[in-house]
Amino acid sequence: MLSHRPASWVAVVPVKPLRSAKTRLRGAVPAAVHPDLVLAMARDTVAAVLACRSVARVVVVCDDPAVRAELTRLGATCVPDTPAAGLNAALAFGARGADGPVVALTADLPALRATDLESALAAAERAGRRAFVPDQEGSGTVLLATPPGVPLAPHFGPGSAAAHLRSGATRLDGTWPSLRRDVDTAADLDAATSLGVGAHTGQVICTVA
Ligand SMILES: Nc1nc2c(ncn2[C@@H]2O[C@H](COP(=O)(O)OP(=O)(O)OP(=O)(O)O)[C@@H](O)[C@H]2O)c(=O)[nH]1
Ligand SMILES: C=C(OP(=O)(O)O)C(=O)O
Repeated sequence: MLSHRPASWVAVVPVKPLRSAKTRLRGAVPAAVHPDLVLAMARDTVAAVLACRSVARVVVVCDDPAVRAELTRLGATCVPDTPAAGLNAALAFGARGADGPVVALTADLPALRATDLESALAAAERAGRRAFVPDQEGSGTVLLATPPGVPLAPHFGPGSAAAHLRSGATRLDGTWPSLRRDVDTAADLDAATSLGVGAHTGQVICTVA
C-alpha cells in the first residue's frame, strides 16, 4: 500500500539587517548583544524549519552578510532583499518561481519545534487554499501558506491576522505553542524561554544571565 507523502514545501523566511531589526526587543539584553540575539533567533527558527521532513527548501530573504553566511551554513538558500521595499515585498520575492507549496514564516520563532510546524503544515495542506496561523495574541501572523500556483499575497505587518482573513485566507486554529510564540518584546522573550528556546538563543541568553 502507498503511504501518504507530505508535501514538499518551499519555506520563505525574511530577515532584516541585524542593525535595524527587532527594535521593540531593545533592552531585553545589553545593546552590544542585541544583534547576536536577533541572529540567534533566526538561526533557531531556520534550524527548526530545516528539520521538517515536509520542507524541501528554505529561502531566506536578507541583505545582511552576517545573517546570510550563518543561515547558508545551516542549509538555507539566501536571496537578496529589495532595499526599502519592506517585509511583504521581500516575502513575495522569496516565493517567486517556487516549484511547490509555499510557506512564509517570520524569523523570530526561537522556541519553534519541527513537530508543531509539521502539524501546522499538514493542516494547511488539508485546507487546500491560502491559510495562516495567527500569533499567540491573535493579532499578528507567524505563518502564511499557499498551495502550488496560488500567489502568496502576504499582508504581514500590524493587524496582519485580520488582514489575512480579509484577503480570503483561512485561519488555522491549532494550538502549536512553539510556532505561535513570536518574539517582539522582552516579555515575549521570557515567554519563549519558558517554552524552551533553541540552542543558539539559549546560548545568548546564558551569556547575559
Ligand atoms: N527581508 C526583510 N525582512 C523583514 C523586513 N521587515 C521585517 N522583516 C522580518 O520579518 C519578520 C517579522 O518582522 P517584525 O516582527 O516586525 O520584526 P522587526 O521589524 O525586526 O521588529 P521591530 O523593529 O520591533 O518592528 C522578522 O523576521 C524580520 O526580520 C524587510 O523589510 N525585509
Ligand atoms: C510582521 C508581523 O509581526 P509582528 O506584528 O509580530 O511584528 C505580523 O504579525 O504580521
